[in-house]
Amino acid sequence: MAKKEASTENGFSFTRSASSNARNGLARIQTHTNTPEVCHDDSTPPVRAQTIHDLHSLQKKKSSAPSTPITSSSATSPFSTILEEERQRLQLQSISASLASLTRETGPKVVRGDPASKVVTHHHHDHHYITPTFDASDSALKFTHVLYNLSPAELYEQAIKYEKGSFITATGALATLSGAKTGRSPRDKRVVKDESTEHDLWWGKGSPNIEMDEHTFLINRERAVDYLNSLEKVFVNDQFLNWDPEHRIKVRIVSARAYHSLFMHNMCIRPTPEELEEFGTPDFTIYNAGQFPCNRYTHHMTSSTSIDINIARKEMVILGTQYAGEMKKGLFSVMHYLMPKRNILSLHSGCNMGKNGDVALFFGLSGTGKTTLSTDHNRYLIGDDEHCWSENGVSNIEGGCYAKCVDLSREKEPDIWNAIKFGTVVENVVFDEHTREVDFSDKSVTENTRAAYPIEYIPNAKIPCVAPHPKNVILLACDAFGVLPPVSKLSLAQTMYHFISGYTALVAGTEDGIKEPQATFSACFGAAFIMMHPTKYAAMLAEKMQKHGATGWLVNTGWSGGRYGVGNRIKLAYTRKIIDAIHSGSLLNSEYTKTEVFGLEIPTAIEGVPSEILDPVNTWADKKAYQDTLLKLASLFKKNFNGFISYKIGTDQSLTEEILAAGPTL
Ligand SMILES: Nc1ncnc2c1ncn2[C@@H]1O[C@H](COP(=O)(O)OP(=O)(O)O)[C@@H](O)[C@H]1O
Ligand SMILES: C=C(OP(=O)(O)O)C(=O)O
Ligand SMILES: [Ca+2]
Ligand SMILES: [Mn+2]
Repeated sequence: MAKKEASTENGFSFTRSASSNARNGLARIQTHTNTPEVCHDDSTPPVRAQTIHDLHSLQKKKSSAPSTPITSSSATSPFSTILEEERQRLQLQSISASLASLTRETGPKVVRGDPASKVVTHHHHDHHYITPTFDASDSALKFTHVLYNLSPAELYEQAIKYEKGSFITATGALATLSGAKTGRSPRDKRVVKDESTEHDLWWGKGSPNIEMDEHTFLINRERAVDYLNSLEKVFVNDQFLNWDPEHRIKVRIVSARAYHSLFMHNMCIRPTPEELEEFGTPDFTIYNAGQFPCNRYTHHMTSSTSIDINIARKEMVILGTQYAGEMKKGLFSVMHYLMPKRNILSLHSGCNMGKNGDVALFFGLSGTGKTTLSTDHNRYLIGDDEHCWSENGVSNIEGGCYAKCVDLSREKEPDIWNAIKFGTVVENVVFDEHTREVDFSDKSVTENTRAAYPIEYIPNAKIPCVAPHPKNVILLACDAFGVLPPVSKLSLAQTMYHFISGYTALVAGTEDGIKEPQATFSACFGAAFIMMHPTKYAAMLAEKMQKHGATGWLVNTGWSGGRYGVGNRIKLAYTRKIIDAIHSGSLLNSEYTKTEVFGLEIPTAIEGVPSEILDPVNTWADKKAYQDTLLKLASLFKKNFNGFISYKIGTDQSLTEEILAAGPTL
């Protein structure tokens, strides 16, 4: 075979002969030989680097992005350089102030960038760090390196390099472990009781606010800050909460793990570079020292875990749990204080909007379907978990979603499935050690496996995440007793009754310690997060629903055909059809009958749903067992509501009486 020129377009010429063709071995590469003295590859211009170090420094382009080490500046004129330097100095000063120990004169020396990176210098002529005034302690001599608002890619690198249990999954998500705690610890959530919170907040039986005093808070704060400052580096996220620009809150999260930083990057609203430049002082700061326990000798500490909120100081301290959901839900608690103070209702609900602008809220406790049902391919997603309802309409508090992954299927929940890609944090999932394919059915680490992703990973998310006033208010309950109908239309009084009751049968996992399903009542579908008395939120909801003419619905996403262990969970496909009928308005005007005991209005037919399941009695083989279970659940409702009968809801006494009468009758 004659020599043949295979390709010249890139400067190479391949010469193939019979003895060296693709089959028998590698083609011999012949370079042009116009300069016979030196034999070099001149096919592309030579690299503009003299050394390997030069070469590596060429790889990264300087940018003005927040994560870039301080030595780079996008400024072009000397004047703007000074402004930029001044801004960066103020920013470091603010971070140093956040990290200040209260028993020392000043905050730690902080410097931006990874200590392992060459770009960071500690020379005195480098004015990009903050020097504290003299303090005779070793901790004052060291630098705290601040990794400030890193990008997901940078956080991946940090996690994989430094945090055991961090891996890239087959679809590009970051798999992490949250450590010993794989769910929230509501019994370890404490709130400082001072002159103002003593009157404002809900304390005592049923309240999620376990009291602590200011002094103990400061002890825990000091413990967290000293721990964080003892580290070589900390992560700092400056972000926002609430898409309503009028009521946006600036939050700072100081943490020790890239996992925590990426989680909050996804879950809070991400500032633009311009917004970050003007960030200034945060409205609220989290100190997450989750790897470090609290000291059991400290007053009030009943375990090695404590999540402490101090409203007056605008701070939260996390010790002894690395479960990232504590940060998200801790901030939600804070919003449950801040927003009602501004006459805005904070809601533990998902929210979506139809093409015609009809808005639905999805209330429900953990695992009842807020995330699953608000993520709907035919509707715009506003948010999956935390919202505000103000005079302006609804706004999402967060910038991301936190979906349960247990038994996640591509067919049933395609949007969530597809959101698990680069940038997403998947917690406590099990994957194939070689292919890194996640097995969502594997509960070896925990039932409560989770994915945290930015909201724009859902294709039909509406950005900005705000919507008009809701038309439908859907209360989700996962009824393990299997006696609540798949859907009921509620009167306003019934809506309030069920909102205050906040019933579900907790499915194992999200709250640490709960292993078996059990009936749970959680006021406002979020007693773990509300800060004031439930009647405060209930009155606001009633007022808003009345004013905007919203209809209430009770949807059971739990059992049918018998209680847990006997029947089965209602098919998600059926629940989706029910929700579709609510959204379209067709269910509002369909034919209804009234159930006994709970007095719920149930439809006789819904398109796409077998009619016989609409009344649960039909699905139970054992009718006596059905009746007994129904009465048992009703008595649990009554017993729970006894705690509220002496309260007035809003200013309207007749509404209070109607609400009391809207519960089950035995
Ligand atoms: N009929 C149903 N309706 C809603 N969710 C269902 C249903 N059947 C099973 N599920 C599952 O229940 C879980 C609901 O969890 P999720 O939507 O994350 O709840 P929340 O956001 O309220 O905590 C998901 O894992 C979902 O796949
Ligand atoms: C993060 C949580 O939210 P949810 O389970 O409601 O999605 C939680 O309850 O810990
Ligand atoms: Ca929840
Ligand atoms: Mn959810």
